[in-house]
Amino acid sequence: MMKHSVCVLGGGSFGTALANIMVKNGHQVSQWMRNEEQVEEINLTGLNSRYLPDAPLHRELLATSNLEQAIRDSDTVFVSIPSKSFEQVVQRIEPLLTADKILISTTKGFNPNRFELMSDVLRRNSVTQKIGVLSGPNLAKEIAAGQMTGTVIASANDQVRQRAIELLKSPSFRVYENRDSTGVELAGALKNIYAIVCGLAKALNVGENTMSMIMTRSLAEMSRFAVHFGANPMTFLGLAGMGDLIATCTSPLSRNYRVGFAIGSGQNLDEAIGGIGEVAEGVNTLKMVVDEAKKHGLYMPLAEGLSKLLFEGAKLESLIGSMMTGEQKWDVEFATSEENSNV
Ligand SMILES: NC(=O)C1=CN([C@@H]2O[C@H](COP(=O)(O)OP(=O)(O)OC[C@H]3O[C@@H](n4cnc5c(N)ncnc54)[C@H](O)[C@@H]3O)[C@@H](O)[C@H]2O)C=CC1
Ligand SMILES: O=C(CO)COP(=O)(O)O
Repeated sequence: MMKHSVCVLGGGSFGTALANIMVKNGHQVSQWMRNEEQVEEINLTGLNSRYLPDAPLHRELLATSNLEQAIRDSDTVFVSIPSKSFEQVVQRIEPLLTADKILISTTKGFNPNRFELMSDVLRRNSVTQKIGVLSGPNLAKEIAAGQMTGTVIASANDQVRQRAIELLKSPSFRVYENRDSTGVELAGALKNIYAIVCGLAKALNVGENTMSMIMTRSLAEMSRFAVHFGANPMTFLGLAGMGDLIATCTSPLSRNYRVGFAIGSGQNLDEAIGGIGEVAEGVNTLKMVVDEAKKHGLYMPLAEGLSKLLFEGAKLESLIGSMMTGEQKWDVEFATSEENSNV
């Protein structure tokens, strides 16, 4: 197997979990982060105590704050920076990129400045067009603990997909391919909205029938939105769609789920976000998606209900009302040819 030089941008939980898998697989990995103390801690103690306190890291993982060197020395760059700062960091590396480098986004969100996916930000800001996205049921703490799971590498470029497999495939981490980059990336971003809804529902102690209906209607809503923007509906049956939706909508390890749970337990949005202390992408995603859905006339009752609750001071009943009193039509219209269906 060829040994690659990889750079992971971002010192958070997911960047660290992925970097650790790749070092264990025998690749040379540097993880770039801005915080010098964190760099020192990882290099001296093999621990990223703020983000993955229970996961000892491989001793050959090199943390660094030298962005220039990390990019120059690598053939593959993973961008694991929250969507809010993603473009800013990509613009910093732009002069260092060459056409042969592979760029992979692991970020599940939208550019907050305009309706745009992370892969679009990469495409707009780099000479290389070898771009991919990674998404799936990938709670970082479980991965770091060696629990088995799978992910999806999506790209139209064969070399990008093969590279991700070579780097990441391991006995506890399976890497599946998909050419539908739009679908995979939208799935990863959109499910965060519904993880908030599910956390909220759980705090309210709803029954399992109710949870199942919320998750299934969430999948329908996500798919309807994504298909409108060119995604393949079948992608939503895979790991990046249903797989990630189940993981994040049921696990207290999900930050988005925890935001919803905190709100359902009586906190306001600021308190809920403050209590997490890590990124919960679903809040920004919700704003972007509800605006876009309105512009395009897309029916998104759960997202609209959550948006009214979080940003307009609506009562919880309005979210429940959105789900229970909307027009009922076809079950899976986004994937079938049922026409004129709204629901
Ligand atoms: N944590 C998880 O389980 C998973 C996270 N993701 C996605 O990965 C992305 C990153 O998430 P996490 O690693 O979990 O985030 P995190 O909240 O654990 O850490 C974010 C990291 O980004 C760094 N950062 C933020 N702004 C920066 C800037 N301007 N310059 C340099 N560094 C900056 C922070 O210092 C921190 O090290 C998110 O979009 C998330 O949706 C995807 C799959 C799983
Ligand atoms: O995307 C994730 C797991 O696949 C992580 O979800 P959170 O960002 O809600 O923690």
